[in-house]
Amino acid sequence: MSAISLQKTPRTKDAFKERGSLLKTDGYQPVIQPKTNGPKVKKLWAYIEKRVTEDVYIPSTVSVEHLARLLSDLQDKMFQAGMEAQSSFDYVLTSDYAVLLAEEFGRKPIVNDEAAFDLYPPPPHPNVASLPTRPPVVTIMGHVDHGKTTLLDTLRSSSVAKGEVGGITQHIGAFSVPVPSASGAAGPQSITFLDTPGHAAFSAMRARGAQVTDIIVLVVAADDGIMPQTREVIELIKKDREKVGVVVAINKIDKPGCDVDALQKALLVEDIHLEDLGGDTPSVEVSGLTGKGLPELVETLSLIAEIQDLRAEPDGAVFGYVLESKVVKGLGAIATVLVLRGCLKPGSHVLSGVHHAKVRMMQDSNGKSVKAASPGMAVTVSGWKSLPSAGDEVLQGTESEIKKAIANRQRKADIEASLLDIEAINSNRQKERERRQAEAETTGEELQLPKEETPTGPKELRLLIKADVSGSAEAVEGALQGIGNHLAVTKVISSSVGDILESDVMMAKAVGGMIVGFSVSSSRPVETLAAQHDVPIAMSDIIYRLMEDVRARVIKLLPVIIESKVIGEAKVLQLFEIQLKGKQTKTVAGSRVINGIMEKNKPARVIRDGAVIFEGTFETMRHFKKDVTELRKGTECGLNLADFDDLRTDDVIQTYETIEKPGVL
Ligand SMILES: Nc1nc2c(ncn2[C@@H]2O[C@H](COP(=O)(O)OP(=O)(O)OP(=O)(O)O)[C@@H](O)[C@H]2O)c(=O)[nH]1
Repeated sequence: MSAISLQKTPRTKDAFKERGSLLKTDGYQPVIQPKTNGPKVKKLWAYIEKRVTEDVYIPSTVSVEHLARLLSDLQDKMFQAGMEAQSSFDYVLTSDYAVLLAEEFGRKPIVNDEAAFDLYPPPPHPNVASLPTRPPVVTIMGHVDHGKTTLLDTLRSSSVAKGEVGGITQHIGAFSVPVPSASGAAGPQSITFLDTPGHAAFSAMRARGAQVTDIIVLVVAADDGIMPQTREVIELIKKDREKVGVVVAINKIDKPGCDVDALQKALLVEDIHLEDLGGDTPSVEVSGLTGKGLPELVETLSLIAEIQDLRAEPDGAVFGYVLESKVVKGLGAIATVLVLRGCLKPGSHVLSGVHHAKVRMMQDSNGKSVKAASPGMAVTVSGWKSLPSAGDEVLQGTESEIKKAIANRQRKADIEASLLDIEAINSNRQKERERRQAEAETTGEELQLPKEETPTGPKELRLLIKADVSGSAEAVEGALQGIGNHLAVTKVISSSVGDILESDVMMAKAVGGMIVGFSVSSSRPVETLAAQHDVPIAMSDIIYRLMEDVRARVIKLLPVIIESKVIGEAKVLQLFEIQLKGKQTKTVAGSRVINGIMEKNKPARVIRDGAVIFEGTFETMRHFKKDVTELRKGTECGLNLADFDDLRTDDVIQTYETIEKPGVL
């Protein structure tokens, strides 16, 4: 269990309030310390919790778009308040309105331009139609083994062959393919393909509201048809249909015996209406292996992009996203940045999350040095002071603006991190209570539990994710988040880059979670430590496997389903008395076994007029005068149940087995 304490203790709570910021100001650095749980610390927690939920810094004027980043579901509230006219994203509110709205959310607004300062994407261009077109950004998705990687590799190698200089291709999370000029003069000159790990990366970015992809290529292997992940992608597509173009690539058509017609019809059943069948979704028959159909695929993508009419500012402040990031020996932290607006050049100052860079060197996927990255281009950028995270926005500003924005973002992140610690502590307390309760049950002692701490909500499988690069950490997080239902779910506690270390095991133990490693390794001592502390570790290079493993563990958290299976039935024909040892008699039901086998040591129940009226165990089971333990169909017998004296003619006595089944997700 860990808690935050402060290096200098402020004298009063008001001293904190006056600072306007709780942590990391004027030397009040938060320090994670083991087992500090005294009354002072408890008070501090209560105070932090209150602030986390209440305070929100608001500038003196703010656009609806910016305020919505501080208050989620803002526009819904504005509608409810009759402010439809003011609810468009570019509408600028004065702080008076912003304060009222924040109060509607139960927050405590503090108007403070300095503390509220942040960088935001530039406002929409007033005349988008006048801007030049940009290359579309395309993501390839589909079921495992349907050929996504092969398709990307073939597209990539053909683009390298066509490039002027034969550089060494490098994995940067994206690459560009030129479009032959014959494909339509108005179309784009190149297409940017993302090759971050499949749809999980896409979902992860989407979950953060990052609209990166313009077109999705749904790859379906003609010899395998529609599979579970194909359906998942179709679900994603349906949600974003208005914003994202779609092409179906019917792959592996070089294989003998492929039934393309059957696949087209199967897609129709899934609500994907292909153009070939009179619908609106284009499809192309391809072979990633031989390259057949790839020029047609590129042409189709170029046509869709032309219809989408993708335009962006070719210069000015940069707006984009981090696709991947890692630390490289000699270069330090590098990140692949997909530029969507503006122009990125060496020397620019950029911000992503709480990380910033003065752009030093930029390279494309052919390893070629790039002097300017325009919209639709992805380049690796060196010069980062620390490692940014995949999926985070990249924004340009001056050095001092970025410094101010980082200080404010850092403060928000610190408060959120302390909230996470509070959750971990509460969860550990809960576990401790459960352990004490179990102990009390075995020793027979009565346990007094504090009432207010009864847990509610689903059980959680807490995950600490470690991955090779931040793009995959992001993808794994996206894939694992949300596995579960209202009874048991996953919860990602942390997600970071690097091999599994002893500190990860200790963190997982502290929060009662497991470690999920993607394309990383661990050492023998780390594994031993994990075994000693009962910390499960799942490692694989395939996201799908990790998903299966985590899913199986979530299922174990679900309450088991108890099913009963009737194994025998007997009908009561008449009642008679039998003599017991001594002078006692008892009533026994003369019955006939009408179904299955009656077993004496199995539970029994009595059914009268279609309803169960008693459940218990057999006391007597006789065949003629002999006590038996089993009776087969057709046998006449004498039956009687323990603690039940009311058997009547025409009652049905059943024996059954109970089967425990794992819960279902
Ligand atoms: N015959 C044939 N085989 C193909 C084709 N495309 C891919 N394959 C084979 O199918 C297998 C899976 O291909 P991948 O490209 O790894 O598939 P993937 O969808 O990227 O798989 P994951 O990364 O595991 O999701 C490999 O053995 C490929 O050689 C194709 O067009 N024709």
